[in-house]
Amino acid sequence: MGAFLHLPRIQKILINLEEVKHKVTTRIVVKIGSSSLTGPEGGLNHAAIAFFAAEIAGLRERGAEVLLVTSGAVAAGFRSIGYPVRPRLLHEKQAAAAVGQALLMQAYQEAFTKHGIIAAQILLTRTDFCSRRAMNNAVMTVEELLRQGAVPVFNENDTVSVDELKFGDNDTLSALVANLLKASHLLVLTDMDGLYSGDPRTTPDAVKYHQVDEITPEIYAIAGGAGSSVGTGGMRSKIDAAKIATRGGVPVFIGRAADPGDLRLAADGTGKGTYFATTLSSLPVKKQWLGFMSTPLGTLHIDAGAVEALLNGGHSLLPIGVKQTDGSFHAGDVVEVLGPDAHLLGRGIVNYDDSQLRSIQGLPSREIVPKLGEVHRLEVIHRDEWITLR
Ligand SMILES: Nc1ncnc2c1ncn2[C@@H]1O[C@H](COP(=O)(O)OP(=O)(O)O)[C@@H](O)[C@H]1O
Ligand SMILES: N[C@@H](CCC(=O)OP(=O)(O)O)C(=O)O
Repeated sequence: MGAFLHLPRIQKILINLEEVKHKVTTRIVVKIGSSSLTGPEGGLNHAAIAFFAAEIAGLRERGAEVLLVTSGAVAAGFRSIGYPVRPRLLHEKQAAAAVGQALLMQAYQEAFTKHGIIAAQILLTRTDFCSRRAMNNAVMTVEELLRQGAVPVFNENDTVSVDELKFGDNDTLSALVANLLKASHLLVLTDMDGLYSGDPRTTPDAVKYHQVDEITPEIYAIAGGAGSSVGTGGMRSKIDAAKIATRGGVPVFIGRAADPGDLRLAADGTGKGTYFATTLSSLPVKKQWLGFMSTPLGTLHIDAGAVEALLNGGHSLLPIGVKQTDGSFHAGDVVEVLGPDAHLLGRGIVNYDDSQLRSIQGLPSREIVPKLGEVHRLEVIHRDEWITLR
């Protein structure tokens, strides 16, 4: 009887422990698109920035660490520098971003200061992610900023990014940040309250998806481009981001936060948007790099037996399973691997030069050494240097 009397207290302690656990483990990456921060005529919507700063402050009050990935530099700057509409040429966008990024950061600083929060600017390019050293440095800096209680505010370094290597939209950037920093959620905020069966701007009877368990080609087929004159990637690039993040073990929300408390609801699983689930645990940085940041230099086409061994058997790829080798690469480079239906299966680090591989593809392992002489490794791709992306 006496033990039962203490139950509520025990429950309370357990609940408090849960709260502590929540506090320690919640790290949320919030991505805000240009469409949520500016209007078609450009310039910043200061009321929107004040709103998002208050929402983020609300998440932090509940113990979450928040990292912000924000677009809006080009949209914020193009009018001030004299362009009547959002520019399309790269050097014009870069000039607009040089003006707009400063305005954007100033607006965030002012808005966060009202909540006693320090905002810290981090500008990244895609090439920063190609170098493991630069990437590790950025991660260490961000961890330190979070330890000091700041909100890291990321954007692409538009003024120095070169066209072929640009993220363009910030959706991919937000997924890479979420994976690298091992976030517990990625919340992608936009002007639409989720993924619909067609772009609601052009398909009025489109229906909304509340939950997506697997990103299939059908999901890609319904996701269209940008809807507004300021947005860049549209829903398609948000699905790309969801694919990268969920593959890295980070669940994703894509939707809208327009009323006070919406961001909390989004983080809690009841937001105005679509949830992309994941059952995977976070990926080691090496595999993140291999899957999402490296540049493949060749393509291998493999047969059905090799697909089974690689994807379901947990085995390495052997020469006997390779049917065709495309591209020009050396041992140690990254290659993409396609199945018999020409669909991408994943990426790996290849152990042969392309010419060597062409001469041994399709051969059983016992014939490799007689053919090539001594080899460093028999496998074409070792399973530890492979990531499935299907
Ligand atoms: N299937 C779809 N469901 C919802 N929105 C879609 C879909 N296909 C395309 N879109 C468009 O994607 C737009 C959001 O992307 P974007 O304009 O790049 O915004 P942001 O600037 O917030 O990144 C929406 O305004 C909508 O018009
Ligand atoms: N880095 C760019 C992002 C461009 C952009 O429009 O992105 P998004 O609104 O996320 O589709 C900027 O700050 O203007």
